[in-house]
Amino acid sequence: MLIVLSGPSGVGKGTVRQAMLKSGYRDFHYSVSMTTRKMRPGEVDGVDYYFRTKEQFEEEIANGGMLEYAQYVDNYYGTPLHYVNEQLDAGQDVLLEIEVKGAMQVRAKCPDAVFIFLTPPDLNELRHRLVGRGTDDAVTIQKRVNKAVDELKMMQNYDYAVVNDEVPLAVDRIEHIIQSEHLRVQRVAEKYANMIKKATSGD
Ligand SMILES: Nc1nc2c(ncn2[C@@H]2O[C@H](COP(=O)(O)OP(=O)(O)O)[C@@H](O)[C@H]2O)c(=O)[nH]1
Ligand SMILES: Nc1ncnc2c1ncn2[C@@H]1O[C@H](COP(=O)(O)OP(=O)(O)O)[C@@H](O)[C@H]1O
Repeated sequence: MLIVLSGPSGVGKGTVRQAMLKSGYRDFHYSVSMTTRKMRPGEVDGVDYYFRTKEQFEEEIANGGMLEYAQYVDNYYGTPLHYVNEQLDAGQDVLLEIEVKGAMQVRAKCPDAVFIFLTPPDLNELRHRLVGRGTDDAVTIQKRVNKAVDELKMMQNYDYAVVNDEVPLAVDRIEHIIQSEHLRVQRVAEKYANMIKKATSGD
């Protein structure tokens, strides 16, 4: 199953993902994105992102190597296609942590994916988290908060909205969503398997 997690910058997507891994819910593979933004202190190429130049990124697009991509506050961000295909073919769940325009591209290409939007309790708290994280200057923070206003309007295009008020609660909600989606997919698969069995047995 392909799981798409979106939400404004600073809402806590990365934090929630890390907490899911720590909670023992390891049953998904995180797709490392490619970006042209500058590496932050502590980030590692190939772990947090594949950090590339604009030219390299555009070459990747031209070669058809991206599942989706978008420009977000002056930089490109995108999902390399190869890893996602490889993991899905191997029967693994794949988690994409991407912004809304990219998510809608995935929606068009993979309508069976599960789309989850993580929201902050309110915009003041979002700003507070971005300031507290300490990775962006005041101008960038303002751009990201402005962007959040538009992103929140896109929430209605998602299958689920999850409030990240407290990390353990958000983790719990997301894990429940994934588990129920698995059951739903299993039930549909069983239904079709039975239909095929009946049709081929001549009943
Ligand atoms: N479309 C798209 N968006 C991405 C991708 N990777 C990250 N993003 C989004 O780009 C935005 C900015 O990411 P980043 O600069 O790392 O800031 P952060 O998410 O606040 O740490 C966030 O909304 C990310 O979810 C990707 O592969 N594709
Ligand atoms: N539920 C929460 N309550 C308070 N602070 C949070 C919560 N979730 C995340 N944070 C903090 O908010 C900041 C942004 O989180 P981060 O995971 O980097 O967001 P994103 O990946 O969505 O940009 C971090 O400093 C993180 O510790």
